[in-house]
Amino acid sequence: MAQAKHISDPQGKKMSCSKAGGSPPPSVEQDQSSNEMDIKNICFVGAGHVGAPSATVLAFFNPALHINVVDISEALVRRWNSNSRHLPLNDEQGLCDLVRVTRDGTLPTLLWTDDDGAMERPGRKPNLVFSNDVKGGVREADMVFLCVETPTRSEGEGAGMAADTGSLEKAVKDVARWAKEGVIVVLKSTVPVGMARRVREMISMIRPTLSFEVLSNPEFLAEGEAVRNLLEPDRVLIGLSMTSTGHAAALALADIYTTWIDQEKIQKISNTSAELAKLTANAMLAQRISSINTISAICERTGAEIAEVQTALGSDNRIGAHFLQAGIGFGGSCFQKDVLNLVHLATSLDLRDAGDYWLQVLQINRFQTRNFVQRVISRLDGSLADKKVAIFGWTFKKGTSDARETRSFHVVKELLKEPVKEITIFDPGCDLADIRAAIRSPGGLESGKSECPNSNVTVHDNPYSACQEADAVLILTDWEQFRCLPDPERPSVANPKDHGVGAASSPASYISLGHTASSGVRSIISKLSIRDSPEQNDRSNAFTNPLGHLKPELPCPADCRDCNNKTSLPMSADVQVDWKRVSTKVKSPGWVFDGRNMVNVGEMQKLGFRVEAIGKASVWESDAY
Ligand SMILES: NC(=O)c1ccc[n+]([C@@H]2O[C@H](COP(=O)([O-])OP(=O)(O)OC[C@H]3O[C@@H](n4cnc5c(N)ncnc54)[C@H](O)[C@@H]3O)[C@@H](O)[C@H]2O)c1
Ligand SMILES: O=c1ccn([C@@H]2O[C@H](COP(=O)(O)OP(=O)(O)O[C@H]3O[C@H](CO)[C@@H](O)[C@H](O)[C@H]3O)[C@@H](O)[C@H]2O)c(=O)[nH]1
Repeated sequence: MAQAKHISDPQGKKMSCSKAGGSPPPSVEQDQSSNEMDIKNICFVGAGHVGAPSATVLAFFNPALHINVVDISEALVRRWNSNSRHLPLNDEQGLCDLVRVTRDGTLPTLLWTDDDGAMERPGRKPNLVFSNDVKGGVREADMVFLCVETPTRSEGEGAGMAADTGSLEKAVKDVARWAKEGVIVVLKSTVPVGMARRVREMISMIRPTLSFEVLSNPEFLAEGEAVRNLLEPDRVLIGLSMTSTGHAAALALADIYTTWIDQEKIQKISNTSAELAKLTANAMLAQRISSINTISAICERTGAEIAEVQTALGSDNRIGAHFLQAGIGFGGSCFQKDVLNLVHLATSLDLRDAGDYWLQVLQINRFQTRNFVQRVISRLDGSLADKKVAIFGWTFKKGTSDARETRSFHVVKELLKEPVKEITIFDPGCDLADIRAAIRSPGGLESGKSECPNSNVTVHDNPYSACQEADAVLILTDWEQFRCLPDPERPSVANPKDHGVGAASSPASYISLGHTASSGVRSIISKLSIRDSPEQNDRSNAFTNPLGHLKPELPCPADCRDCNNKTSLPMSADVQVDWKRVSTKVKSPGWVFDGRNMVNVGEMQKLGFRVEAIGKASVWESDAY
C-alpha cells in the first residue's frame, strides 16, 4: 500500500465528519481551518469518459494515494487492464502513458546532471487499479467520486427532459451500504440541481448511523481534450454544505487538487451553486453556438460572410472568440441533455419563460441541421431520387471516436426522409462497427428505411470508396483530415489501412504527436518537465518524465478477446483527404457541402468542385433557396 497522504490544516487540530442527521453548526463563518481528514484511499465509480481520465490524472499527481476505479462493465474494465493497444479512450492524447505509469508503476532510470554526472531516479509503485469490484472499492475508500452517466430520462415523469439519475442512485445505494465511517462522497457526474441534498437524504435513510459528507465537484473536461483540461482546468468547483464538516471535506478534496492545480483556481461554493453552474456553463456554450448559427443562416441569404462576422465578434474582448464556430449544430452527450435539464428545472419552478428561452437553443440546433439539408436538396435539383450522397464525418466533433448525439446522425435521418438512392458514411476516427451499430440501433437510421424502402446506407473505411460516383459530398465533422489546404507537400492517403489502430497510443506516436498541432500533448510534456525541478518534486512527490520509465508491456495472450474484437480506425490523424483524388471519383459538377467550414473554397474550385459552405451565400445560384 502506498504511503499515507496526510492532509492537515495549518493549526493541526482534528475533526471528524458529523453524522448526516446531526444538527449543523450555527454559522458558516466558524473555524474552517480546524479540520483534518486522513485521505489514503480513493474510489472512482464509473470508468468512462470522465471517471477514468480523472482518476488517472489524480493518481499521477498523488502517488501516495491508492486509487480504485470500479465499473459494472466487465468489457470496459478488461480493456483498462489490457495491453495499451486495447486501452479505451485512446484518442485522448497522453492518457495511455499516464495509465501505464500509474497502473503499472515505472522503472528506475538514470538522469544526467548538469556536471555530466548521473543520478538514479527511483521507480514508482503502481497506485491505480481498475476492477469490477464496486463493493471492495467503495468499502476501502476514504473518498468516493461518482462518475456515472446521467442521460436524459427516456420514460416516466420528466421523460425527454429531466436527467435519468438511475445509475447514480444505484451507485449512491452502494455507497450507503458499503462505505466506511467518515466517507466523503464527491459528485462528479453532471446532476440535477438539488442532487447533493437528495444523495445526503438517501444515504441517511439507508444507513442512518453513517458519518459522511457530500461534495459537488462537476467536471468541465471536453472529449478529445480530457488530459489537457484535467491538467489545466480553468477552475475547479467544490460545492459543499456550509457546515464545519462540509468545509473539512472540501479542504481535503482541495488539498488533493492542489498537488497540481493552483489554489486560486479552486472555488468553494455551495452544493446548489456548483450544480447550477455546471448546467449553466454547458447551456451558455450551447447558446453561443445556436446564436452564431442563426447568424450564419442570415449570412447565407444576405451575402455577409460568417467567417468575417466571427472575426469581428471574436475580437471584442467582451464577447471573446471561443465557441463562435458556425456549423450544422452542436452534438455530443452533454449539451442537449444539460440544456434540457435546465429547461426542466426552470419549468418545474414555474419559470416558464426562462425555460422557453433555453429551449430555443435546442430548437435552433435542429433548425440549423434542417436548413443545411434543405440547402443540399435544393442544389441537387430539389430531389435526391437517384442521388448518391457521401457523408464525411460521423463523430460529434474532431479528435474523438465518440458519436453520441452526433449531428451527422440527424443529417442522415433528414436525408432519408427523401427518396435518396444511396448514402455512404466515412469517418477517420470512429470505429466502423460503432457507426453500423448506430444505424441499426432502435430508432436508428434503418427506422427511416420504412419511409424510404430503397435507401441504402453503407459505412466505408476510406473516403475514396465512399465518394465513388457520389452526387455530393457532405462534410459534417471538423476533422483536420478534411481540410483542403494549398500545400502540395501534404501527404495523402495511399492506403488508409496502413495507418491503423493504436497509432495514437504507442509511446513512439506520443512523441511524434508532440510536434503536430496537439496542444494537449505539448501541455503534458511541458507540465512534466516543469515537475523535474526539485522544488516541484518535493511539493507533491509526483513522478516525472514517464517516457523514460515505462515498463515494457507483455504481449497479448493468444486468446486475447480484444485482439479478436479489433476495432478499425481507418486513417491516422496526420493524413489528409486527397481532394484531387476525390475530384476524380465524384460525379460532375462535384458538389461539396461544407457543414463545418473546413475546406478552402478557392482551392476546391481549382480542383473543379462546387462548394456550398455554412454561412456563405451560394455563388452558383443567385436566388435564395
Ligand atoms: N463525457 C464528457 O465529456 C463529460 C464531461 C463532463 C461531465 N460529464 C458528465 O459526467 C458523467 C459521466 O459521463 P461519461 O461521459 O463519463 O459517461 P460514460 O458513459 O462514458 O461512463 C459512465 C460509466 O459508469 C459506469 N456505471 C454506471 N453505473 C454504475 C454503477 N452503479 N457502478 C459502477 N459503474 C457504473 C458505466 O458502466 C460507464 O462505464 C455524466 O453525468 C456526464 O454528464 C461528461
Ligand atoms: O464553436 C463551436 C464549438 C463547438 N461546436 C460543437 O459543439 C459540440 C460540443 O463541443 P465541445 O464542447 O468541444 O465538446 P464536449 O466534449 O461535448 O464538451 C462539452 O460538454 C462537456 C460535458 O459536460 C463539458 O464538460 C465541456 O466543458 C463542454 O465543452 C460539438 O458538436 C462541436 O462540433 C460548434 O458547433 N461550434
